[in-house]
Amino acid sequence: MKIKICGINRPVDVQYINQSQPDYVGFIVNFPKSHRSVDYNQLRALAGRIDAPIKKVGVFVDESAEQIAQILNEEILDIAQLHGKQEEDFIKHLRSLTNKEIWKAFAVESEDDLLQAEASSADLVLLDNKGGGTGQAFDHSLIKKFPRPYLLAGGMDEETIPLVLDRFSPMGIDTSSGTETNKKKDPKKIENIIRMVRNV
Ligand SMILES: O=C(O)c1ccccc1N[C@@H]1O[C@H](COP(=O)(O)O)[C@@H](O)[C@H]1O
Repeated sequence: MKIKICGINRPVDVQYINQSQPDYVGFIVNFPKSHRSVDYNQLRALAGRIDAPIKKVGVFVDESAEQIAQILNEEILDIAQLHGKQEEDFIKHLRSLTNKEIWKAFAVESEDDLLQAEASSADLVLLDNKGGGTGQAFDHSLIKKFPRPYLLAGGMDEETIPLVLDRFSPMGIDTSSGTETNKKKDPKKIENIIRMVRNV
């Protein structure tokens, strides 16, 4: 079971991540509507200090494929997580520009959203609530049987993680709000959630 801690944006968060060693760390790149957004200079400075085994994921909402490919090909990030309205054509175009992994987040509001996720050409899909980074879960009863590996996101915290892992077998958990207190990363919550997921 993998764990991704998303939305770090301060040097002290890098310390928390290197101490706790999740599988993935996420950066909200160039999306100022989010309180977690980092610009490209901050991204380079923070990502450059993450320990090597931890995979660095850039979360992109409305960035161009060229800009995403450039930062991936500079080896600043290992993976692009597309978290906006990017369609299949966008994924294909981005794939023509980089060899790095491409993930796609799907806002799950209906069974049709799950069918789209199932058919996606992305290397990995995330099932999330609408919006992303809201701390709210979607209706998990929609999941039923989902026939490919996925990360479960949206409102994953110390209370909800044991409940969902009792019902579902995602490849991993992706969490942002659940690791924060007053909108700042909280090292105790990060440690607890990583321990919880690894004990499954
Ligand atoms: O975190 C954000 O601010 C964000 C903004 C825009 C798109 C995606 C964003 N975050 C992603 O959403 C998941 C779930 O977040 P949460 O745990 O419900 O707060 C997060 O892990 C990011 O991948």
